[in-house]
Amino acid sequence: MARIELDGVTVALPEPHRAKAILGPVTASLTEQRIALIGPNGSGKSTFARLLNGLTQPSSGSVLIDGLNTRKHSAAVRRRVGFLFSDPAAQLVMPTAAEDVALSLRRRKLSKNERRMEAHAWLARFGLDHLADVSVHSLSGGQRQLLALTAALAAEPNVLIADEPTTLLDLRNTRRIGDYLFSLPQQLVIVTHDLELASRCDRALVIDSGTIVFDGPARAATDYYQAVVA
Ligand SMILES: Nc1ncnc2c1ncn2[C@@H]1O[C@H](COP(=O)(O)OP(=O)(O)OP(=O)(O)O)[C@@H](O)[C@H]1O
Repeated sequence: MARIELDGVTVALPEPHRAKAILGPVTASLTEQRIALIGPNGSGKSTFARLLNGLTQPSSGSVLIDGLNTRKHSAAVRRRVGFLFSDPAAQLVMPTAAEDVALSLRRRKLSKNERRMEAHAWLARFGLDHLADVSVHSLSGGQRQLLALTAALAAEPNVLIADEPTTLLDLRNTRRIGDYLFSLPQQLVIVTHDLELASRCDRALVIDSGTIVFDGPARAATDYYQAVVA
């Protein structure tokens, strides 16, 4: 597993409200395989998640992934830490499904044909191979979410950060994505309002008003959230 370390991290609002912190100060060491971030709307969960691959930079303090500072080693951190957005539109930038997955394979030394075959193999794992040449815009919300996950995993990150990955999915795909995420060998940090999903993790952090108000075994954390915070 990777070692994710946040030390005295704060995230301030942009100017002109800089004095107000959205998050922190947060100090935590995340080494378990599956960690959930739960808490009310606007509490800072996405901000926390985005810190972990350098999408958001701390205003003070530091975030280290296996000793690599997200500010100083941003490229190396992004290779290690994949990010799955709640809104797949933020992630899917190529015209077709196959091209989007192929984009994730760009760091591998593959011929054009090999890349295409590999992209199709990834799509097939998620039952999306029949949509390989379909425009991303004509996919359903759920199909786009599945495609975004496929593309994120095709880059073979050591850690996957998933920000509300099941919001657009129906019951069957929620179970499917959940089962798939929990079968991954990678470390997983998942932001979710789905307490069933959260309770399957090894550890959960309850975030409220920008601070960690509970940190412990997932079931205890979901109980705390329901009894004290919600
Ligand atoms: N660029 C920004 N400018 C102003 N406020 C911001 C900015 N980014 C985040 N915030 C505020 O910071 C707070 C935390 O936002 P964040 O998205 O991290 O919460 P969240 O816990 O993920 O919420 P949700 O569950 O609703 O997705 C919110 O009040 C949000 O409005």
